[in-house]
Amino acid sequence: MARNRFNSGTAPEQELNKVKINKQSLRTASGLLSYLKPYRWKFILGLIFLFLSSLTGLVLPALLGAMIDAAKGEPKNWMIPSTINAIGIMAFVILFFQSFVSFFRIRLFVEVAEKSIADIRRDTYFRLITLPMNFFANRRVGELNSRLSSDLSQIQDTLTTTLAEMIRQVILLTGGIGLLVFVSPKLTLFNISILPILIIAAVFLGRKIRKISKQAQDKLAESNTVVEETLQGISNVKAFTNEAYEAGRYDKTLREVVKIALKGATLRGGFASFIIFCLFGAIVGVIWYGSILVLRGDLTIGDLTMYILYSMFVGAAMGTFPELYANVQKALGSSERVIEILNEQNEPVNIIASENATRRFIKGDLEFNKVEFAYPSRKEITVLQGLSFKATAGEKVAIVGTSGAGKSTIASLILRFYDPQGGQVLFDGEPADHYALTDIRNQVAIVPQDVLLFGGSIRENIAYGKLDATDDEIKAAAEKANADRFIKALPEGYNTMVGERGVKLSGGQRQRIAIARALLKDPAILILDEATSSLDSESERLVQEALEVLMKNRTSIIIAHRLSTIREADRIIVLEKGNIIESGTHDELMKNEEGLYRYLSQLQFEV
Ligand SMILES: Nc1ncnc2c1ncn2[C@@H]1O[C@H](COP(=O)(O)OP(=O)(O)OP(=O)(O)O)[C@@H](O)[C@H]1O
Repeated sequence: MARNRFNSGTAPEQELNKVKINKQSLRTASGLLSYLKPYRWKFILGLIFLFLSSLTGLVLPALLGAMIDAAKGEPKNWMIPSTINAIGIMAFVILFFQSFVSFFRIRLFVEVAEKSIADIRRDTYFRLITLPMNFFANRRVGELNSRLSSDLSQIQDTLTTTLAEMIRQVILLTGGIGLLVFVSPKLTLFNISILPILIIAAVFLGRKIRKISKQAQDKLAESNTVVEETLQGISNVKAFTNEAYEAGRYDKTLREVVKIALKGATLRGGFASFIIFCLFGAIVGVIWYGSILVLRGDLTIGDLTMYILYSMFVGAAMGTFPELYANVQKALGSSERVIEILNEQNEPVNIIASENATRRFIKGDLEFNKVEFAYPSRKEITVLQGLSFKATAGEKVAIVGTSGAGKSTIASLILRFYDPQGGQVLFDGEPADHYALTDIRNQVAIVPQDVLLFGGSIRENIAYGKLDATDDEIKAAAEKANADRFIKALPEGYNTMVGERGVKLSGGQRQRIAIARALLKDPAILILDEATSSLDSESERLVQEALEVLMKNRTSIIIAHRLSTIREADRIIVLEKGNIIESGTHDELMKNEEGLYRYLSQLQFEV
């Protein structure tokens, strides 16, 4: 492992922030200890085994020393047998015992860590997906994903290995030093005198090496960004015949990576040879001085052997501490980030599906009453400024307006992704907060602009609207959504896999699947966020037909981009900068010659 560290200048190790080990960070991390509780007996048993295996490790050098002295006919003390064979048998018994307890120690620690980490993962994931939308506004998906993967893996590593290793090394170190003093105080003093030089060199050079490693990693990340950008925009690169330019850009960063890595290698090389010199120097020194002590009759050969073995234990324990310490720091940092999610206030959605069933039914009246709203992440911009409108059950209300007017924001408020700062959203005349959040979301469906299909079969994707739907229900919904025909024509029909790794469906096909999904959900209120990119006329006809079926007998709020599709709406609301500037039927609005609706209609008509 040490070799790996010395030579791997630019190993793209996962960057996890470390934090200082102090009372505060330990207290934060201890929040996760409650996850160990269900497995505490196994954990304690593991600790006992760990303790036993470390202690038995310390006995072996004493036995080996005694064996050498026994060969010279110098028995040790009453605890150790005096014949070589008896000592040998005792050593094997102890070795066997150590292997036995080590096996159970590893097995128990891994079991406890795996199970408790799975519990933490489960809780963190559920907490994450039930956090309010605002939480996601300020964070990147990659960052959240890494909390579930790298951060939790780091904690897992600490629980399975680092913690055990730390306890083991502390026992070996303290026990080893105690025994060194016991065997020969003079040699121990001699040994300790070289420690300060080693520590100063290690701290000084170690810091410098870490700084350079960090620089090398950053540079490497920079060069990876070039690759990522180039591949993502590959069509642009090709269209501009800029392949040579991009290759040059990559080459430049690579050269810098190598330059920094070589600088690091010089330091590492120097550091490694210095440490090797000190290490072997110490061994030579100890044997040299030890031999003098043996010659003087101050030490037996067995004791010298014992001493050398114990000093190896102590040296190895010291060597592992920096890495163990860094691992604990990383684990504390990871715990902080995980606990941050676990402590966030989530939405009142239950992890048991049946608890989320609808309790209060909504008929379908929807009203916005002087709604004022600004996104919590951008408080300075009031998106809706005292907006009021009504849709009685079964009505079709279309919302039109320029880009950024606040149309999608209205949809988000209906779904209670956010709560308004002023005014009220009412369902059947009752304020939204009188209903359980799940009651509202269970009875409102949205067909979004860009339909996202999950990795799974078409059947599963449609059933997302009603998880317990039967095959017949799914098929009936697909038929009504004009989707049955194209699904059947696919090689595996309803079992065809879609999503990122599956078959690619066209925009119109995906929309019809979303419509089938919404049909299955059978909501009281429907939000249609019309696709901005226009479909070809046949696909548009199929989608439009399906939408007509879907809208029947329910309140529909249509966020319209193509005005041709909303002529039949009961009311059209024209929105500008969060205010309603016009409202009425298509015919009424067309009469207003100065109106925005008429202007927009004419624009689209002319295109
Ligand atoms: N999550 C968000 N956080 C902060 N501001 C937002 C957020 N979503 C939208 N906005 C801002 O709110 C305003 C209204 O946006 P909204 O998406 O509701 O407009 P829209 O009418 O639906 O536009 P478009 O037709 O382009 O989709 C815009 O100024 C937008 O920048």
